[in-house]
Amino acid sequence: MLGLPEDIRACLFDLDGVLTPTAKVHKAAWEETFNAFLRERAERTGEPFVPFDTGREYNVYVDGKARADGVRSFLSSRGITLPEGEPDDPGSADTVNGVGNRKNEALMAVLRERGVEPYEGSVAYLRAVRQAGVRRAVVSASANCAEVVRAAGLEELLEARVDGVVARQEGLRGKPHPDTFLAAADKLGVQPGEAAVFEDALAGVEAGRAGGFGLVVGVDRVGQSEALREHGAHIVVRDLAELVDGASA
Ligand SMILES: O=P(O)(O)OC[C@H]1O[C@@H](O)[C@H](O)[C@@H](O)[C@@H]1O
Repeated sequence: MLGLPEDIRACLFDLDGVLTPTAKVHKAAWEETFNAFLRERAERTGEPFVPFDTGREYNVYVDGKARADGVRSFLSSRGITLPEGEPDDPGSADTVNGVGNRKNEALMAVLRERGVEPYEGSVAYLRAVRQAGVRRAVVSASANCAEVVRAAGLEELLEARVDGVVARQEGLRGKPHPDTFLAAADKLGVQPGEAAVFEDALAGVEAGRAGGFGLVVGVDRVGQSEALREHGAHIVVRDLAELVDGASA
């Protein structure tokens, strides 16, 4: 039923790209921010400008990770190290926090302008899961998770939230570490083996596998089903609607 093994008692959903189409907005904000940073740096140093690759570089270094981890991870892949700076650094500061804050300003501008509509298939799945008496949490790297969940009208369908804000407060390591998923299972009172993880990011399915969860469902919205399997997904679907009838790809 619901594409889940019988002993699954809880579902742990990533947000951006699983419940809401906001993964695209994050990706575009990162592209704008990194390209402005790289272009300015190229002009200053005389090195060639190599734009941020929203395919491989986003999927491998940024997607699913906490904001500062994404900045560090991508820039270090380009041989660039920045000072950490302070959490309230302005977007103009060449620090890890400054670049992250610049990206957040770009993200918020688009979210405020366009609002957030959840994926229909995800809403249908959340309702079906609730109906079946299975517990539900959202587990996101994003510090904007609560706001996006509210804007998408998903609050009443979710019982617990472990996001970028909670991770910082509770000292939890971000994905690909399993800490945030384990904390969510704990909040719902289930063992990892009794919970299913739903993730569209490579770092996210890795976290699901690392935590020993009963099922790791890769959600492929961008044509990376093979990579999701290689990084730990037991099954891959294109939309959660496929699971409402028990089908899986
Ligand atoms: O910057 P935020 O909103 O805290 O989000 C952190 C990360 O959250 C993840 O859900 C996104 O996949 C990443 O692109 C994003 O960087």
